[in-house]
Amino acid sequence: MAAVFRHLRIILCATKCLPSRCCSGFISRARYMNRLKEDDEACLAALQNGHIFLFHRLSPLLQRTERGTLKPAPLVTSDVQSVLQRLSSDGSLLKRSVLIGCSKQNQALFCLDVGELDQVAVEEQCEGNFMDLRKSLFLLTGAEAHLLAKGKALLRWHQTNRFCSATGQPTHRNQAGSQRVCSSSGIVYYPLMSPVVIVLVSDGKRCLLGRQSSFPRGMYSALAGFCDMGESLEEALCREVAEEVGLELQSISYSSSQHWPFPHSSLMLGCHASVSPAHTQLQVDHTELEDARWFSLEEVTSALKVKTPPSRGDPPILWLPPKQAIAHRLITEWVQSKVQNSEC
Ligand SMILES: NC(=O)c1ccc[n+]([C@@H]2O[C@H](COP(=O)([O-])OP(=O)(O)OC[C@H]3O[C@@H](n4cnc5c(N)ncnc54)[C@H](O)[C@@H]3O)[C@@H](O)[C@H]2O)c1
Ligand SMILES: [Mg+2]
Repeated sequence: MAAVFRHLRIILCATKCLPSRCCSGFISRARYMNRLKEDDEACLAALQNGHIFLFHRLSPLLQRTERGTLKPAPLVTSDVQSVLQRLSSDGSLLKRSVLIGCSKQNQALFCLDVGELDQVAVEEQCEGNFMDLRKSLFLLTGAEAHLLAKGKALLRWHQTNRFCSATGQPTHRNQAGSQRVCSSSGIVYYPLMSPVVIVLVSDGKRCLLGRQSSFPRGMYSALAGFCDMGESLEEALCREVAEEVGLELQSISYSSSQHWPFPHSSLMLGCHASVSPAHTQLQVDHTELEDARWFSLEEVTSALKVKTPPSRGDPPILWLPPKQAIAHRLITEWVQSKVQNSEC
């Protein structure tokens, strides 16, 4: 592996793309969130005056907007309390809410899974519908999509970590839901994410996109893969590209990262990479990818303009991942860099 890296140029430019923050509010919100994770009483008090995003068996409660998009229905805690009372649920359910954020108005934001209640009854009470996040994510705006993805990931983590893997005894959560502790051994468990690399490979003129057989019709995306234990970001990138398409990377530049809740919880680490124009012959591993191809700037530019996915019977067209996916960002960045270079 060391020999591979001797020739690999790595550019880290992580300071770009920082999320926008409004002056001092960001620091006070970050510190407030941290306090709520450490202080159960403060968190319970924040819950009483907070907003709650409801989920039913990990599907979020959403409302349709007039423009045909979706928005989550964040309810104030007193409204959720009334709904729970009307549906004869005991008050302890509310305390299972999990802290997911803090609004610009300093209100704590929580999520709560009401999967043990009747789904239709809750939907009627709350004037929304519980929808599969994978299908609805792309009709939500960035900030809301991020909160729901985080909520789903944390709720699933609590559902699957109710017992200590060392002792088999029950674990108990803190009020914020940021950790669980084994009642017998005291082992503390924190929510886990799997690091995943995702890379847009270019040969200078074209970019490389691949598809798995499970992808929607026509969709091609950047190459991605889970990091192995002990691997660095750049080692994982080189291995994944070598495994999936049989190419050796020449240079890597970091772009940005994204939390991704599917199928479990991943931290997607997004990079651009180049290969030598003299070595672009693909050897696709068909156990991993159904297909991988080089696409021209023109093909990718027109695909970015396609607004609706191709239906059955339509002529085959290239369909790219939606805006909420980091793959979309990598593809857009590549197109912008090509356009800028051609203007210079
Ligand atoms: N947000 C985006 O833009 C975007 C785009 C592409 C892929 N992704 C995500 O990236 C992830 C990884 O991509 P991939 O499927 O090509 O990975 P991959 O190429 O590593 O292949 C998946 C296989 O890796 C193995 N694996 C190793 N460690 C694993 C772990 N911790 N969890 C699950 N499986 C593990 C499993 O055998 C699995 O079948 C997927 O979950 C996918 O949803 C996100
Ligand atoms: Mg892969």
